[in-house]
Amino acid sequence: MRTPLIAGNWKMNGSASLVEEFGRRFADEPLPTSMDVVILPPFPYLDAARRAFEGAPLRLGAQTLNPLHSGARTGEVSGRMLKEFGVEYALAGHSERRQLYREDDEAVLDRLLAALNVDITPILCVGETLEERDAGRTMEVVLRQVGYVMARLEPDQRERVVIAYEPVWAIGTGRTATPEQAQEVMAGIRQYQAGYDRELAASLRLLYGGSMNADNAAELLAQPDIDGGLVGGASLKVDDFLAICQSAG
Ligand SMILES: O=C(CO)COP(=O)(O)O
Repeated sequence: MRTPLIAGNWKMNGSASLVEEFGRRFADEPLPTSMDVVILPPFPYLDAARRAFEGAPLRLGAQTLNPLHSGARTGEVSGRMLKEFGVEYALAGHSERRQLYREDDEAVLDRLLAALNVDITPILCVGETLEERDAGRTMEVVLRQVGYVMARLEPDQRERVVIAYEPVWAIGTGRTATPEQAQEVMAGIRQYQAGYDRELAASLRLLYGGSMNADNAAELLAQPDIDGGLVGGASLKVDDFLAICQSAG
């Protein structure tokens, strides 16, 4: 019932030639018919990616956006601009943005609303640090991050949100959450959503992120509450990313 979604977050990596390579390879290789694949390249590659992905089953995403449509915000990019380049998805609240750029829950909400306002599907990223996990606070932290945003949305807005659970200790470390650890948190998020609306909870797309790769993706994606992945490092290698997408079918 929930369409699998695999998103490749290139972060501040990639190149114009990698964009071309993804377009070519994905145009040739068969993927499971019912799935969404999204690439989130750095902003300068969006236009090239839109053209390179024309014949491929690849959609475009943005890694962040500014809450305003336009104005005196040096260095920022708005949702309206992203929309012009065919962007369909945008991250809000990635842990790197929360930690390195001090985006708090309110800033995350503002960005997520900005995406919704221009009809871009927001991917709300949540996850605990190692200290928080070790202190037994995983669910408390994750549900605070989810709850802060979801409680402030209208029901029709909630339906359009995708949530990515990315334990901070698993990002870029090679230390993937076990399928059981990931499933436990995802089930908790879905249960929390069911408190608002059972139908919404059943249709909510939940992604796992954190050192997902071609070897561990199938087992993670086989968990009942994991509907896809938000992939960092392994999304920069076309063979690995293709293998992850193929294991989502
Ligand atoms: O942060 C991530 C995706 O947004 C995960 O990154 P890695 O897959 O490199 O751990």
